[in-house]
Amino acid sequence: MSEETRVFRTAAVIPAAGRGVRLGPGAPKALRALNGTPMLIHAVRAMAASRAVSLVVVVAPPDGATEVKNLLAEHALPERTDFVVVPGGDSRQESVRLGLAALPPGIDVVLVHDAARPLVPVDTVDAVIEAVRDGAPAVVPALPLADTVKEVEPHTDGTPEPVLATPDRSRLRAVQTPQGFDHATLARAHESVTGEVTDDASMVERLGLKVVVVPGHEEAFKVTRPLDLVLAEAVLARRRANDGF
Ligand SMILES: Nc1ccn([C@@H]2O[C@H](COP(=O)(O)OP(=O)(O)OP(=O)(O)O)[C@@H](O)[C@H]2O)c(=O)n1
Ligand SMILES: C[C@](O)(CO)[C@H](O)COP(=O)(O)O
Repeated sequence: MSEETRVFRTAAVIPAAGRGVRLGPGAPKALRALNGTPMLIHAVRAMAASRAVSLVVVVAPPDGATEVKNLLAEHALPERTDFVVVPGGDSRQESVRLGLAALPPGIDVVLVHDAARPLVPVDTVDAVIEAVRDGAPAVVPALPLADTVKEVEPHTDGTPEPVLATPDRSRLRAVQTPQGFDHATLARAHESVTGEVTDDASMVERLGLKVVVVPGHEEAFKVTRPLDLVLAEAVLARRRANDGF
């Protein structure tokens, strides 16, 4: 089959097994409700909204796989998308690895998307997928910074931290998800890269491969602290107002 007619199969892995410590006491973060619907369902819908995504693997809180399966069954989701649920691990990296292990053969493009970023617009998702399909081994959506950044000597005792450097802000980006990958490349990174990372693209960088950046979106912010829940509810209210209901 010629390249231009190649059919890609794209899957999304959604790490949703975190506890949400920074959000405060309560259910695991992915199960907290936004506008009455679990954050995880919003995130699943955000991935399944892309017509390119045929499979979504949800990495559930370790003892929450049954609850997550029930949630997926109870909420309206696209018929054209298949869903798989697997229990997560002790770190985001481990959870993603467990999600990757659940992928069937034949997947070309893998998205890794935080359940904690429930409101990412579909255009952002599709831009990431398109960049991978155009040949990038790894793609991240990102936004320019709105604050000056300082590199400090971290102090764990709460005393003032000496500033070591002030990087040129114009060369920095705040990285979001979904991050997109050539499946074989991401699998190789998870098989061979060790050490702490905070995102999957960093693992591909450690293979010596170039990651590319596409524009992110302010609504793809991560729900991390309580105020983020307020913002997420406000975004949903604005969407309802714009959609006229
Ligand atoms: N062991 C873990 C830890 C995190 N995650 C997921 O990775 C994403 C980003 O992580 P983060 O925002 O840090 O979520 P939590 O780890 O739950 O937050 P906290 O650090 O405040 O506990 C989230 O969707 C979270 O569910 C995961 O699947 N497995
Ligand atoms: C993957 C990520 O969302 C990219 O910005 C971020 O690194 C996750 O960080 P967290 O501390 O695990 O939420």
